[in-house]
Amino acid sequence: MSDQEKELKVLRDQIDSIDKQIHQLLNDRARCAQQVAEVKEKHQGPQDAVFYRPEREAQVLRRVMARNEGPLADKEVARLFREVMSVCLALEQPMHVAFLGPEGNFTQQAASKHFGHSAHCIPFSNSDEVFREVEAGGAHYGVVPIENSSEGMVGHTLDLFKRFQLTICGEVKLNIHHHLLRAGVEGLDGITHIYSPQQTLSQCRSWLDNHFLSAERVPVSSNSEAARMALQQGPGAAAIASELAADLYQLNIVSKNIDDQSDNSTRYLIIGDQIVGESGQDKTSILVTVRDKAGALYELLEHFHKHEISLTGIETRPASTESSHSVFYIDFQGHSANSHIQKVLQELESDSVELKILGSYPVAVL
Ligand SMILES: O=C(O)C(=O)C[C@]1(C(=O)O)C=C[C@@H](O)C=C1
Repeated sequence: MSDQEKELKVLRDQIDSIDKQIHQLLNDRARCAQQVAEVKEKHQGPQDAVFYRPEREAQVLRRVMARNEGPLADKEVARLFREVMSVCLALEQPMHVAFLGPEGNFTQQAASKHFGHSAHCIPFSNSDEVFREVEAGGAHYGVVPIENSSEGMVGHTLDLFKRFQLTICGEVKLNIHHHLLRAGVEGLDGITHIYSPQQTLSQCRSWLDNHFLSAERVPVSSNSEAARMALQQGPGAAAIASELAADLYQLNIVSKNIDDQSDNSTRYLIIGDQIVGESGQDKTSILVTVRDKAGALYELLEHFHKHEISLTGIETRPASTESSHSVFYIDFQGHSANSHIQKVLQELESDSVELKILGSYPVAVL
C-alpha cells in the first residue's frame, strides 16, 4: 500500500464510522417523528391531526444555522436538515403540494426548497386551480408566486385570497437564475433559435444582444415549454430556462446565469387552511377594504406607525363589487397572537369596511 493509500484509508475508516453514527441517528430521529405523529393523532384525532408545522421547521432551521461552526456553510447545513425534516414529515404523513406549473418551472423549485424533496408536488395550469385544489382538500398545501424583485406583486394571486377561504402558512424566496440549454450539444455555436417566455427573454436581453444578436428569439408559454422545444427542435435550438428544466428534459447547460440582473428573486406563498403558531420571527398578511376618501391610506398606516410595526409590503387592489371601495394587501412584521399586533388588527377592523386576516407565518429562512 502506498503512503497515499495508507493515509486515505485512515481517513476513510473515520468517515465510515461517522456515517454509521449519522445513519443510526437519522433513524432515531425518524422514530421520534413517528412518535410525534402518534401524539398528534391521539390528541387531535386521526382525521384532524396537523402534521406539518411551519413554525417548528423554521425554528429548527434557524437554530441549525445559528449554531453552525463550519466548515459547511450555514445555508448548506440548513439545506441538509431541510431534507431530513422532509423525510421525517413524509413518515408522519406524505405531503401533497399543488403548485403553479408546468413541471420544471421556478415554482416547483420553490416548492421543493420549502418542503424538501420528499413532498409530492403536483403541477396545476393556473393559480385558481391551485387554490381550488387546496380548498377541496385534494392537496395539503399550495405554492403560488406573489412577488418578483423586478416585476413587483402578482395581483392575480392577491385577488384569489378574496375569493377563497385559505390562509397563508409560509413564504419562500428563490433567487431566479436563467441558463442557456441545448440538447446533446455543448458550446454556443450553431444556435439559430432561442425559446423562452417573453418575460425571461426581456430579463436576459443584454446577454442575448451580446452573444446572439442574429438568432431568432421565440416567445413560448413557459420555461418547460422552452426546454421541450430545445429538445424537439435539435441542435439549432436553445432554451432559456431553469436548472430543474435542464434536469427534467436532460439538456446541457451551455451558459450559466445569463440574467442581466444578477439579484433577480421571486417570493412565493404557501397556502393552506391552518393557523400557524409563532416561530419568533413572523409576518402577518391582511386584506383591508376601505371607503374611498382623501387620506384613507394615511389613516390605515397611522395605526401601524402608532404601534411601531414595520410594514414589509403594501399593494392596492381594485374592489370587485363596490367601485367606491379600495382594497389594500398589507404585510407586516409580527404574529397575530402577539398582543400589540392584536391591537392594530382591532383598530383596523373598526376603521375599515372589511378586514381579512390571511395569516401569520414564519419569515422565509432559506
Ligand atoms: O415537531 C413536529 O411537530 C414534527 O412533526 C417533527 C418535524 C421534524 O422532523 O422535526 C416534522 C414535521 C413538522 O413539520 C415539524 C417538525
